[in-house]
Amino acid sequence: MRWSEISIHTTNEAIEPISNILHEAGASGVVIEDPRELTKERIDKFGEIYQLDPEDYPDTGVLVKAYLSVNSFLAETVDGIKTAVSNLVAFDIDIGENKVEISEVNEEEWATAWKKYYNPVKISSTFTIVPTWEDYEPVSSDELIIELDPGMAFGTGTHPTTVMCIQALERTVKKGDRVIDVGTGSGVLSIAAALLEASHIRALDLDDVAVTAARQNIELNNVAEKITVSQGNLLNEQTEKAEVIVANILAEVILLFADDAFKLVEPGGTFITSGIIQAKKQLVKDKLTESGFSIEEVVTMEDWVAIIAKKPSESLRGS
Ligand SMILES: C[S@@+](CC[C@H](N)C(=O)[O-])C[C@H]1O[C@@H](n2cnc3c(N)ncnc32)[C@H](O)[C@@H]1O
Repeated sequence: MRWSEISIHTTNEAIEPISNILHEAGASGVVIEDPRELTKERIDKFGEIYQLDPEDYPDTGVLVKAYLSVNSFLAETVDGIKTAVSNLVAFDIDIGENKVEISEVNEEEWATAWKKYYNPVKISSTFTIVPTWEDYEPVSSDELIIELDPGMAFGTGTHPTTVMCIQALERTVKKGDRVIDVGTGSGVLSIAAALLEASHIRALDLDDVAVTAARQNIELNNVAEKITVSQGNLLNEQTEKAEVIVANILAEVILLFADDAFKLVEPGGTFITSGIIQAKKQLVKDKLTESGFSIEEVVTMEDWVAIIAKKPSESLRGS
């Protein structure tokens, strides 16, 4: 089936009635592109990462977009939508510019675009992430496979911040290490650590949806005996030490528990952090240094940063 995208440049006030008109015209799915999304405070309680492209948003007003199947009635359907939207003025609704644009959408893009993130992805020299519903034959004998079904939890394992954390774990985790994964999400970093032969991993997340998803993915990858998943706020209430702590959380959240991470990481151990945008890099580096870590490596992928910090072997600040 071919699809057409109808995009209506309008006002906030008109979103609701225009969405109704589009639904009644048989649209499948309505998308609102509101430029206020770009400046909204995004540090929500779960610290999920959002990446929005300003190119997708108008300077003023909002875009209401919907998808209509291309059939012989499309022209009439579009005319009907245009008339119904213009008639909203009679109900005292400000419809703004009311600029209507139609463009053809390639079916791949519309119906299956999301799937491209769910193909097997080789994310490092060792690791390939494979969605649970894909059949995948390892290409080489030393390849490590993480099977993942993120469900509602962050993420598919292919976000730049996750990739940088996995690559850092690959360089850091030694056989027998203990690891703490703060903000485990889908459990992907804990699974990676288990496959790298860590002896025990403590996976923590504030969000119970993430805790459930992590448990399922950990079972699926047959590493449950090595990983304890629990609901928890950062490192509060944690007392067991680890050679490696990894946290892919927002910069502001890392600042909150850098001191706790320093206490729980063994001398000579490593704190891997990501979820940091370029603008917050220095802030996190300064905080890690103030907590007693030395910055070992700063890695960048797209607009994101990961910082790998070490606790000195002979820490003067005590352990
Ligand atoms: C960006 S996701 C990272 C998920 C996964 N570790 C990865 O690398 O793909 C951040 C995760 O941190 C969790 N989180 C946010 N604030 C937290 C807190 N205060 N304590 C524990 N987990 C938290 C969120 O629920 C979310 O699952």
